[in-house]
Amino acid sequence: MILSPIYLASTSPRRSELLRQIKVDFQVLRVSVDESVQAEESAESYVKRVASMKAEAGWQVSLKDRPVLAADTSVVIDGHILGKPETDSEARRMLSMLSGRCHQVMTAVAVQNALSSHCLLQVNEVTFSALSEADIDWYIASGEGHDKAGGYAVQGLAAVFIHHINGSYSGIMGLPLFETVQLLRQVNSGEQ
Ligand SMILES: Cc1cn([C@H]2C[C@H](O)[C@@H](COP(=O)(O)OP(=O)(O)OP(=O)(O)O)O2)c(=O)[nH]c1=O
Repeated sequence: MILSPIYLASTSPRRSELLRQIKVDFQVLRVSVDESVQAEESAESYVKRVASMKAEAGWQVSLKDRPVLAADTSVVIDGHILGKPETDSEARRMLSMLSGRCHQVMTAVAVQNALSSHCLLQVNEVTFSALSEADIDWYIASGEGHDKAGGYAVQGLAAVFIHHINGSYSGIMGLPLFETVQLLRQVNSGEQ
């Protein structure tokens, strides 16, 4: 399967790694958008809005010669949207919330080109085992969770906490590959 070259408006090493996995030809663009949650905004609307803003910001700084792909991932539990923790104590609070429970990982993927903008939402359910204080201390000391939504990485040490996943591994890591390819094909076919 051959997909046309794209821009990736993301500095997430995970998103680059996932695109390389499926041999998409891409060039990274650096964008920065305001990721604050708006009042009364649902988690679904939030991730879709932020992913679309990243794709739009990427389009503005691109040469406008290929589609721009962007994504946003949040962990959602009891209606709370958990982004990337800024401190160890915030990461600790997040892990305590996730301990022994099922939460959602929502990833929105957006594509912007000259003709259109598309966005899709992919939702995963992740069940954590019960974490002891010692488990949390060990994980925080690893530093792995600091730049990850919800303060953990499925692809890293946190795998030992994950009892069950309903969804896709790549979606939890920040870019659901199956859905991303569907979206890119849709955009490619619209261009023909
Ligand atoms: C839940 C989870 C998230 N993550 C990562 C994916 C994303 O990089 C990050 C969520 O933050 P995002 O704000 O979605 O992305 P980002 O700031 O890292 O990168 P950019 O905005 O430039 O695209 O959390 C994992 O790597 N593993 C996981 O298990």
